[in-house]
Amino acid sequence: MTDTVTSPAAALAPHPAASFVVAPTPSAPRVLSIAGTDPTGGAGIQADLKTIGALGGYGMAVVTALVAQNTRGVHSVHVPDVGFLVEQLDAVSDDVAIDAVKLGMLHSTPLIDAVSDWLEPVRPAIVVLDPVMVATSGDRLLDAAAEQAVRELCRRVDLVTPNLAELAVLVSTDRAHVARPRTWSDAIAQARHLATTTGTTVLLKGGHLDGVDCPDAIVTASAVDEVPGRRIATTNTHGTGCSLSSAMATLAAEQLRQAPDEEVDWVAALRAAKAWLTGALEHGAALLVGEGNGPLDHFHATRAALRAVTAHEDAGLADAGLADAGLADAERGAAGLGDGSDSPALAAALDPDADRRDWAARQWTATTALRAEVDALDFLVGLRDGTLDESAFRWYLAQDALYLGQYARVLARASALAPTADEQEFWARSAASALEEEASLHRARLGDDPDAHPEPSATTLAYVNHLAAAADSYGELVAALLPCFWLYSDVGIRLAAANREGHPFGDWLGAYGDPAFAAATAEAIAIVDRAAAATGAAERGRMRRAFARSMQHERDFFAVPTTGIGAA
Ligand SMILES: Nc1ncnc2c1ncn2[C@@H]1O[C@H](COP(=O)(O)OP(=O)(O)OP(=O)(O)O)[C@@H](O)[C@H]1O
Ligand SMILES: Cc1ncc(CO)c(N)n1
Repeated sequence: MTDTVTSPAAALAPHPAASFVVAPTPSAPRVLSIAGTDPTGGAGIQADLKTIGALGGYGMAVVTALVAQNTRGVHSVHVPDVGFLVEQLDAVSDDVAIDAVKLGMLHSTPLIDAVSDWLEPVRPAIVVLDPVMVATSGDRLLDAAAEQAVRELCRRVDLVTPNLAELAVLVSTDRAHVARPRTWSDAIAQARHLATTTGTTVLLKGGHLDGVDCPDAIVTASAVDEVPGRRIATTNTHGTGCSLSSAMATLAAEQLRQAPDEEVDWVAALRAAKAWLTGALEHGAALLVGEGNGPLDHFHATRAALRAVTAHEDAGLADAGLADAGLADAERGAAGLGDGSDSPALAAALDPDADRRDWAARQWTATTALRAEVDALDFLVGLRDGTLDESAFRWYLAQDALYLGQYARVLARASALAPTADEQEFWARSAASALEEEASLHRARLGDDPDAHPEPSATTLAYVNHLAAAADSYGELVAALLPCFWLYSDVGIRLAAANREGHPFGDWLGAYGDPAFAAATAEAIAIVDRAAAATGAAERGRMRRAFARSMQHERDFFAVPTTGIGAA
């Protein structure tokens, strides 16, 4: 439906006069990928369409080149006549409003020229250029003679996303060859040069650096905003560049869909893209696709949510307590079985013990989407990069102190219910540590400030009430307690990695990554696994719900200091 809005001048006119038409807002950003193909689905257009869909966009695709490739390498490339490329481009733009374009493999100068000529009149609001030159396998995807044409194209796009090798080519000239940057600071200097000479924003990618970190940065002529990331130990990296660039196009178009008059916030888009990409890298290997550098799992979060819904709807699992629990869709999404099969009912029939094994790890996987949300919260981003408002941090600390006091009581209750002396001792030690932590870190930072000792917020109360409500059953209680250990350890890895000399929250970040806390988390996971294996399907259902709900409370707890929602 189209809304017709009559202009004020027309309303005053004596006769029905001209009216103008306001285009309705689409339900999803319409994103076009112009790129080459990968029949194994990990890179190129196939990766772009999956990415756009996974991040909520409507994907479209114009093929520049057909590439016979797989996870091991490129066999051959077939490039249709450039006239046919133009026909494809026109077919889309003649009919469809395009919110964003992602440019990938452009192969050679005539294709680059055709795409540039087409972009000129169409003027999509967002154009992202992934200057694809070489595949992950090392095979060339761009004519050496076309490098100058790509350099010129950089000036006409909104964002360019080179890896380190591509960056060096882009800042080289026909006369002066620049070597691939070897360090992150050299890479930033080259990216700055590229941004300054082209006037375009550069997304600098650290995927090809060595080390445990995997940072990226948004670089303009005047600013460098680094987005830290952790390196995933995986060989499933085929198509990461394609996926990241189409993620950026989709997320930027979504920003404009929601706020058409605002500028695109590339740093926010990169944070969200990286949180998603990290999950996709973590889950790629489990797809078992190919023998070389396998693909990412673009739909890792969707799949976990789907499994949860399938499990919920399956009558055979109704006694797991999910069916009549009245869970909202999102909660069900976070509470999935995630057992590695397409049908949990089938898996249960083939292997009745399947739900007993690796129980905690499967709950962790099922909450992937929720955890990606946590990583991208303003509070955690601000804590990592040091921009968090000091008063929001103090508010958080005061609530955390209140939380820890109550949490310690619930840990003591787990100790009272524990079936073995070892577990009894573990929970008692954890209760004591929670109280020590409340005393030392919090009091040291909050001091005697009377404002620092407020009433518990609605969010804090909701979390501790949820824990207390689980206190009748050991399994349910330990499942509810686990996210506080595990999420803190996991988030803590990235917080500790962001620490640097002079960081405003340095003392706080330094407390993370404590090996003793990591060991306690591992012990809590083992205890929860034993409790799940020892009990029946009905209690495992309640444990699943208790774990997923605690994870949601964790998210809400980190969200309140900056959103203020649930702060009362
Ligand atoms: N092992 C890894 N762990 C985490 N993030 C990674 C890893 N490898 C790459 N990335 C991220 O993936 C994105 C793509 O970066 P990369 O530098 O690998 O691009 P690329 O070389 O163009 O990719 P491609 O492998 O598709 O050619 C960046 O956000 C980078 O930080
Ligand atoms: C079609 C295509 N584009 C980009 C890459 C880079 O990964 C690839 N391997 N294939």
